[in-house]
Amino acid sequence: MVSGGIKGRQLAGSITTAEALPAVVTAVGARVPVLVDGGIRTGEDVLRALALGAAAVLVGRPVARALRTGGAEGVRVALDTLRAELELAMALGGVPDLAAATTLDLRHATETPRG
Ligand SMILES: Cc1cc2nc3c(=O)[nH]c(=O)nc-3n(C[C@H](O)[C@H](O)[C@H](O)COP(=O)(O)O)c2cc1C
Repeated sequence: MVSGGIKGRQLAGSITTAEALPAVVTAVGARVPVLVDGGIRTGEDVLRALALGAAAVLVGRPVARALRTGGAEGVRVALDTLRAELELAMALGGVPDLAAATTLDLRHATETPRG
């Protein structure tokens, strides 16, 4: 039987990917591109990960949920929404392109749970 606080491979209360990311980026430097996998829910989450030094992000459950509820069209809408949110976050942050994301200091924000 699965108890309340356990979801998949991670315990509730573990640090978030955004919290873990800076130390990982510092440890590997430029030798390894760091991909963030877990907890990306909004375009702002994407920008935050890039600002903290990630090379890219991966998205799991939001895409799976969109597929379940809306099929292929649902996935398209979900990805379009993520892109629109990212573009809005870039505009709000004054970031002209993704390469400039590391100029942002978003360390103190928390990930935004959605769905
Ligand atoms: C239903 C489900 C099954 C998964 N199965 C595996 C698995 O077998 N092995 C694995 O390494 N990760 C597995 N994952 C984790 C995903 O590959 C991915 O790391 C995770 O969903 C990303 O986090 P996010 O869902 O918050 O975007 C699974 C995730 C879900 C939602």
